[in-house]
Amino acid sequence: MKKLIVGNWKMNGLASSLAEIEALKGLTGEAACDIVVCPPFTLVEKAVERARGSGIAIGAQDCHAQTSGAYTGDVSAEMLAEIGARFVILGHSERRSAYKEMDAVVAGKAAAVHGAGLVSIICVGETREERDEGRAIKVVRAQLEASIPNTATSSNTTIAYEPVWAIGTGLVPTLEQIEEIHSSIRQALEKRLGENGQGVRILYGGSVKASNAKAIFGVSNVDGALVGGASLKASEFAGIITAAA
Ligand SMILES: O=C(CO)COP(=O)(O)O
Repeated sequence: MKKLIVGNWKMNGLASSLAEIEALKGLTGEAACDIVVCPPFTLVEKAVERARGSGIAIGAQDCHAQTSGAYTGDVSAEMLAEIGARFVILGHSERRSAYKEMDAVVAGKAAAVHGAGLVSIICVGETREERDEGRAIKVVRAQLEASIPNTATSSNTTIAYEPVWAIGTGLVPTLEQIEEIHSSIRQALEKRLGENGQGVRILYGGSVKASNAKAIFGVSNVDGALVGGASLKASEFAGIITAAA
């Protein structure tokens, strides 16, 4: 399976940051993996223009479950599709914790993303406390089962395993811990989608850098990465992309 490397810019970036996409084009050329950059909403349309003609696809970091209506401040999947986004990150732990975004809400958003013809990147992951209590697999499986809508297929769904305690901390699970969770996610996907579950890419996210990417990509059932901080600078992000190739 071709690896997928996704950069999540989070709430970072003004128009001047689009130069990083330009630089990334030059650094990655004909990369042997799929590349996605997810800037804030305000830059999605401009990022699509900048990435045109390259192998870089553009995504967003959230959307609403409805196509339109009285939802002040929200953006629909259809709106994102119209401006050229192709992926949407959903259920990121920063949203799950800040907005009490529950699994059912994530599933509703994912169904909307699929309805708009886009690919959902559904995030799951345990907290430090849940891991210390030996509940990591149980928590991740429960999130997964309730966050994937019935519209999911291997071509419109990607899963990102992001242990909350590894995000932005410089801490990374051991390769054995990553393998354990990713193989459990694979089993859950096969149970849910049958053979198609084998075609869903499972990304690892949490303190991925150019220096640790190669080892992480060597773990079975790791089909790419969801990268935060290290995706903001093209040179560092390109190092991760090279490690995946
Ligand atoms: O949350 C993340 C990506 O969605 C990971 O962030 P960091 O790579 O900065 O740890």
